[in-house]
Amino acid sequence: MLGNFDSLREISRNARGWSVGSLAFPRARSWRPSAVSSETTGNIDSRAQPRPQCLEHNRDGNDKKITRGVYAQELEVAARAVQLGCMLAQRVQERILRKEENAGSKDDKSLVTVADWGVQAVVSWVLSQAFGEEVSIIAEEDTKGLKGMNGIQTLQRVVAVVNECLSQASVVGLTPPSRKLGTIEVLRAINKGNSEVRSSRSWVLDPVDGTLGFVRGDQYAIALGMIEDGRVVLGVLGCPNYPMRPQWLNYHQKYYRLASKIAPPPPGKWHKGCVLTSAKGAGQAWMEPLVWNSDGSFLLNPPRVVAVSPVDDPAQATFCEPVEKANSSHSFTEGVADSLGLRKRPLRVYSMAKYAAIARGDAEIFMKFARAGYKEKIWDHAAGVLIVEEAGGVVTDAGGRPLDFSKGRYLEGLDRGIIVSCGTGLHRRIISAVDASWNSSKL
Ligand SMILES: Nc1ncnc2c1ncn2[C@@H]1O[C@H](COP(=O)(O)OS(=O)(=O)O)[C@@H](OP(=O)(O)O)[C@H]1O
Ligand SMILES: [Mg+2]
Ligand SMILES: [Mg+2]
Ligand SMILES: [Mg+2]
Repeated sequence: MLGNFDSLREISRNARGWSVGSLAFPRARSWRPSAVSSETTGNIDSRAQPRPQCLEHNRDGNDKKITRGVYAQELEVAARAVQLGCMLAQRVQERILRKEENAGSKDDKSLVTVADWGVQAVVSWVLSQAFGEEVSIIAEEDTKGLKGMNGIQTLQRVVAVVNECLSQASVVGLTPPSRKLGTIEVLRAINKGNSEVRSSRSWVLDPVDGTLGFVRGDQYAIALGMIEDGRVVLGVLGCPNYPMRPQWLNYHQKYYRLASKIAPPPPGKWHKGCVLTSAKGAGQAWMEPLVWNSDGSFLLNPPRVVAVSPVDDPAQATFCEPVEKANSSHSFTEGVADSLGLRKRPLRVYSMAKYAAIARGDAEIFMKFARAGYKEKIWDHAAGVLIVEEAGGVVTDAGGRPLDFSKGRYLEGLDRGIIVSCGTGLHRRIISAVDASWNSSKL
């Protein structure tokens, strides 16, 4: 048995919907499958797939379909929390691009924005409503940057965007709070992300992964995983800018700028954005395309099964990696790619959208080799690893061992770097190529 609902409050249903803890899920509006045609869905199974019984939920309005299967309610809550986060982040990104909002930097000089704090507050609030105040969340952000004279102004903008977003919670099937959250409540929600690591169950959140891509109007992700007894058992990956056509991943923000000048995407048509979900043991991963409205909200579409690419010939494989050399050695991976026989140019993409690309079958390989001494954080990988594995892919360190999510905030004991691929045959070849290149590298 992979999990149970002991820690969940009673799930109650009534004529208006159902609830988990104090979080009410109204009867969902019906799906609008016509918004995504089979030609626009990229490399996915174009037939809308029913979720297996353990993941069935009330989106068709049929309460009888709710089952107490493994992680069903957790996945439902997590998906809605991430969807709400996508809405908040996308609004902030548009404000940044219009220069109405800007990014700040943390003590370690990395970027942080109103969206990083806002998404953390919203997701934390939703999880606490569903699973109680005692819920354990390990998340990237803290509230240090929201103190002092400068911080107070930023905090006001965070509180405003959180309330703006929560007031529209019904878009993702959640009941909005009865009144606006106050500053203290927002700070408390953000700080909940600094929970002590628990051995039993913790949520792991990267509210905005790829903040650099985010402020540049490019790819970013909202990543929520759940760890139980040291293993990732649930993953939700929101990629609000993931393009309908995978080749557009290459365009970075230029595509969006160009596209918005030439022809705005028709309303009600899918052109970008998806949320990927899966749970341990499901043997499948799903993608829900987001269809954006002009007011910054979106329509959700039925989940569709995604699967990794069947390609195992390196000459045919697409390899992706971080955009910034500082985050992963491009020269090292170039050597690996060479000895492996990869022919295509690397696809450099910000954020965990790289995991999404592998899970969707849009790329075959993702490698990250950070500089010596850098410790990878669990929130940068948890959701992506689970989704790729359930979609049929493989994720290990360069020694071929699974990533260890049992040791707290960092991936302790990581051997050199992270390798993600679409299958075991290709994976073995990559590991051999890494070994061959390692001794001559300067990492
Ligand atoms: N020096 C160094 N080495 C390796 N990794 C680092 C480093 N510094 C930061 N980070 C983490 O990288 C996360 C962003 O990864 P990306 O794949 O988006 O990188 S890139 O911007 O495309 O280069 C980024 O996540 P976010 O902070 O959520 O954006 C960091 O957790
Ligand atoms: Mg960061
Ligand atoms: Mg990150
Ligand atoms: Mg982040």
